[in-house]
Amino acid sequence: MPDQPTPPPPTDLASLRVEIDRIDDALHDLLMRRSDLVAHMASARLKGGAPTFRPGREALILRRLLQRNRGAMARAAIVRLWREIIAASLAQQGRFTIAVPDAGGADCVASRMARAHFGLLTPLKAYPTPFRALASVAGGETAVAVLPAPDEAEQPEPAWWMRMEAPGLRVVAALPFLAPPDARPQAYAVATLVPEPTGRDRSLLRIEPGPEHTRPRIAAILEAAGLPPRWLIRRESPSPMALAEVPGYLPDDEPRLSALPFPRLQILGTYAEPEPEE
Ligand SMILES: O=C(O)C(=O)C[C@]1(C(=O)O)C=C[C@@H](O)C=C1
Repeated sequence: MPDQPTPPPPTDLASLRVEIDRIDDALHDLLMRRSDLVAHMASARLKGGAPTFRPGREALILRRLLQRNRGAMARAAIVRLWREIIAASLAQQGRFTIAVPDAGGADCVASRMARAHFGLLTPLKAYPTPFRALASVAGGETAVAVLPAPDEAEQPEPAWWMRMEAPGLRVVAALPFLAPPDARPQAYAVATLVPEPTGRDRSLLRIEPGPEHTRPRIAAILEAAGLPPRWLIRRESPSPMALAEVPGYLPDDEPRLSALPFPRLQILGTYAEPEPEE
């Protein structure tokens, strides 16, 4: 549909406010219609038992809106508004609680990221460790765990990504969704669902390296397989393990992975690439 020419705004304050009230009513009408459709989706079981949370679909909605965004409203404000709209729609479809680790320090980032992504009203449940947060998702007590992004600093205890073993658990989103192009995610969302491709995705690979697989060697092997890592970390304790973020959507049976020479390799998850802030 061609863009309608926008009528010139009224010049006096009172008329401007009347116009804003009219627009708010129209927005509200549309929001009510949107939530009716979501209710229909839930009650008619149009999803056939599929999970309610569809992070790939959410990313596509936000990308489309950012793409068409004109005018003075900041991209961050658009994302903020729709994150709340989507959170309301998730809440409408059933219990939706987010597990976060509550040990202070870097874990606070996880709570902040969870709030920003899943909205102010979505219940967060704090667990003493990232492992307990993951266990709550695996056990169905919570829908998603939001965990701080891995770093290379050696801690005595293993990192959550080193012990993400429960079947079905996958990293399904990188947070925040709006970020500078070369920034590393600050947190990851983990759920028990198979992510859908969005056209621009990234994946997390967990690698158990052999003694000859130094960090540069792992990077070179991945690059030669067409999976150049955006970043790669390696930890030695309690046993050597590396984690790489690579471009693209990787299904469980990705053929490029079968030829790689590592003793063990696992796709921890695959998720939509974040969008630039500007
Ligand atoms: O499309 C769906 O499956 C929905 O449930 C709707 C909706 C939305 O509000 O747009 C809500 C939650 C999902 O994560 C994705 C999208």
